[in-house]
Amino acid sequence: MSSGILILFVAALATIFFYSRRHSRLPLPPGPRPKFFFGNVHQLPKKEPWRMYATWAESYGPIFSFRVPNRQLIVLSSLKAATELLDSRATTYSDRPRIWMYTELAKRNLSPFNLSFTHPYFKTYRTVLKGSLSSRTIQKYQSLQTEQSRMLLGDLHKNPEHFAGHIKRNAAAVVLDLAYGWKVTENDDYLIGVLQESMEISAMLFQPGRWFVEVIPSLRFLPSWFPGAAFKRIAFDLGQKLSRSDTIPFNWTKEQIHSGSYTHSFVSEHLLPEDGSTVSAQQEEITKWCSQGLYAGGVDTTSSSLTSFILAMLLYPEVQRHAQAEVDAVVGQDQFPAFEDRGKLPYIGALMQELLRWAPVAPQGLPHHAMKEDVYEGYRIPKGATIIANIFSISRDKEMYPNPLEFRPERFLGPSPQLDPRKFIFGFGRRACPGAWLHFAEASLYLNISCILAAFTIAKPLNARGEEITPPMEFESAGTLWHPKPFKCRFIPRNKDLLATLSQ
Ligand code: HEM
Repeated sequence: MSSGILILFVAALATIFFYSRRHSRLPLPPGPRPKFFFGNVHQLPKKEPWRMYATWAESYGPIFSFRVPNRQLIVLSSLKAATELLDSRATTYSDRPRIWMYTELAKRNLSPFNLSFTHPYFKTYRTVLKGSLSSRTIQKYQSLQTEQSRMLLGDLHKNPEHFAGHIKRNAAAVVLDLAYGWKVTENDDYLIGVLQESMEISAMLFQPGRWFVEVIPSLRFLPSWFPGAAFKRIAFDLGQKLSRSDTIPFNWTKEQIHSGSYTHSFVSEHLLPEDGSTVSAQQEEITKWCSQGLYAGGVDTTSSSLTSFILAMLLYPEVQRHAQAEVDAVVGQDQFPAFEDRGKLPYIGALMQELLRWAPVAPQGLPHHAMKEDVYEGYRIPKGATIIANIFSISRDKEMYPNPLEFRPERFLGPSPQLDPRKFIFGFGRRACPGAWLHFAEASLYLNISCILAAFTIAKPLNARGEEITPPMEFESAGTLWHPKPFKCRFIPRNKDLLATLSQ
């Protein structure tokens, strides 16, 4: 080796050493003082952790860190930090952290939410999911959405006190039809039952602090019969139950296809390609998991937003009047709004933006995972850290949204509208929600919101003396999602003739 090459080699080694030392000397982002071994577990609430993160952000700034056993967490509380890291450096931050109970022991590693960024299926999933929810494809599902929206209006009319259940059923029925061609005809639908059970099991497997294997991952190598390894048997059993949620609806659609009597759906489209080509076992597996992702991602999110809409209309009657006046002026009072009217209803558009901001469905999104060490604003972000974008804090940023707790669609109208919340509400980087933007979720929300406003005035409930009472603006968490606490309201028909058309 010539001396020149040797010098270059030594210089390169010295540079690598210098930078690695420099990086490791950099501090972690500031944060609450951790306790030995348990870190900050004692400070974390069981519910709505995003509120605690927002409080910590006030003390420690838009990027802070804390620790739980075996996990370093970094929380990004400003749009700038979230986009600069998760969007601009997406190749570093688009993996998901491993949840040992769920991902490995219950064998859910192929679920679209948890699939590793480095898995060979990853790109195909994104393409398949995005393609199935693009604005062009979504048009195919408009008649289905319209049919289900009419059914929802009828249910609200006949049985208004169960409005939250009707909304949930509407969201589930649309997604089951879209994904599998399955028609929901009864309230206690079989498939909805199977899939809801799987959502509850998943929440149990994800529950922070419940499973010791998350603290000491090497415990997963214990044989299942070993004393103290009951968690492995539990994970196995729950994994088996969970797999029912992928296989039962998927196999049902396959049987329908084989029998020759099927309706068009996401699954049928992928199992019967237009060019007549044969579908490989791998493509079939991808279709199965993606269809499960549609249900898991699409039901509780859209139903939570629509329930928040009802609450917002109760709390802000002047917004409701304004929106109804727009619908009446543009559509008239003798018909329901349709998809074609959407562009002519700017106030409804602004109301939807405000709804997504005011009641963010996934206030802390889903966690991302740092695939290598990184440096940001002078702080070290260690390889393996879990990164949380606190969408809740961003949606309440007073600089971007003055009086953030007020529901004011006007923010998004006029010559200088405030920032469109769709820039962050659907998450970041290569993990951003594939149902995002003006497509499926928004199309469903638009149709239901505008039709409910045309059909009813949503009014506050009455007390025993017949006086209106105002429900509090209270939300609760269900895993990573957020929805209003149960509340009462009245649906007062605005136009009996219009409602009569529902039963024709
Ligand atoms: C109001 C409606 C919705 C909101 C606010 C929402 C929000 C989100 C957020 C914040 C994420 C995590 C993004 C990240 O990790 O940075 C996500 C992921 C996801 N969403 Fe949605 N979502 C909505 C509706 C839907 C719908 C309708 C579907 C499908 C029918 C869907 C399917 C998914 C899937 C499959 C993922 C996982 C993507 C991945 O990990 O690669 N979502 N969503």
